[in-house]
Amino acid sequence: MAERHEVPETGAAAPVVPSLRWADPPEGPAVVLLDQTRLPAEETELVCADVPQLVAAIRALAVRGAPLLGIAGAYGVALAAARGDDVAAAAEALAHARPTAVNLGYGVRRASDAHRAASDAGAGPEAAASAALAEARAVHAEDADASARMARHGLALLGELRPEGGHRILTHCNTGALVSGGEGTALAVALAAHRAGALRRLWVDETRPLLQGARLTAYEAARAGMPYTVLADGAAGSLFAAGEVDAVLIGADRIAADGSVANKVGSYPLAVLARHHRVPFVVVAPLSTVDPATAGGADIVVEQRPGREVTEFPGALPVAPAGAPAYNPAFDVTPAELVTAIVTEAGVASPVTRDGLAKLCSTSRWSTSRSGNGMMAE
Ligand SMILES: CSC[C@H]1O[C@H](OP(=O)(O)O)[C@H](O)[C@@H]1O
Repeated sequence: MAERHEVPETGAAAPVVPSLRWADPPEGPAVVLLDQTRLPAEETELVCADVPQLVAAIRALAVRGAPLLGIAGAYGVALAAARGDDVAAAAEALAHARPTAVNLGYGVRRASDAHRAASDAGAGPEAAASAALAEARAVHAEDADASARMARHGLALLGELRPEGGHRILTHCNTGALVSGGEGTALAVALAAHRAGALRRLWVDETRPLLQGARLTAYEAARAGMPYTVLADGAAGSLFAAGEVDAVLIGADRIAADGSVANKVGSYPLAVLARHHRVPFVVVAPLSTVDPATAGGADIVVEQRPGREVTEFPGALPVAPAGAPAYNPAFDVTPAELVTAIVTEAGVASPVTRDGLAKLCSTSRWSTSRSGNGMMAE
């Protein structure tokens, strides 16, 4: 396993270190991650000096979140090329490290295509490796730009709701700077509302079983000075019933052509609650999360994770009898008819229709994919 570097706490508003960075020689080549399994207690870097170490980090959610998985996948291909490893084998291992977030395949494909194009054009191994790294950096930069655009589009959408005293936003899982080249997706919109003085409360679902909300969204909200409150996932219903939620903002891992949205497990129940209580349910995701080659929600592969994530807390007493069978889907799928709007860097689709999504995707220089693993160059 890669060595860990302790990073001193500075108390800064943002994480001390970026969620992911490329390390050049003499330190590298390596993909260096802010290990999200250690947050919020420790801000430690995880140095992935080869692709097997990066694949293990992806599977363990040391690096996570759809947009960041795309960035990690791209840098992983660049790492294999820089090491002189088998790039095709590395790309295959990376693309299949987690099945639901389409961004992972998208990022791997971007860097792989750049490497192949350079090689086909007669470039030697070093030049082809440089081409893959340049494409990974482009994927990284494009995600940062997409994050800023989504924040603007999302804030404008919230502005149309105009609740007295500011927005009370409920969010699920973690969708901030920790999962992005920029400030995130849904949480970037909430942060923009906060900066505009229009955020009254951020309700943070703890998000069992891995607690991305309580551990990571609370960590980011606290550092940004946002008015936030953590809650048990099961408490969300009573907030809706009390009229304490003005909008739900969540991210996505894969959006099918029909507008079905795969996102962290627990998202679908929030969509049902939102519909029952007539609260807008808004998905915020970059176009790299839209997969026109996946026809509908039933076609989305939902990652099933080990049951021990439900029955055990690392370092604590088990929360269930030894050997208790557990059901642990990492995601669920919300049908388009329960989604009020999808906010992307290219604009907002509302209502969510196949044609509306296709129109947003047509604004991207990446057209539909060939095999459901993300959007492709034309
Ligand atoms: C904007 S991140 C998208 C998405 O990724 C998270 O899943 P995980 O923590 O398992 O990587 C969650 O579903 C977020 O909404």
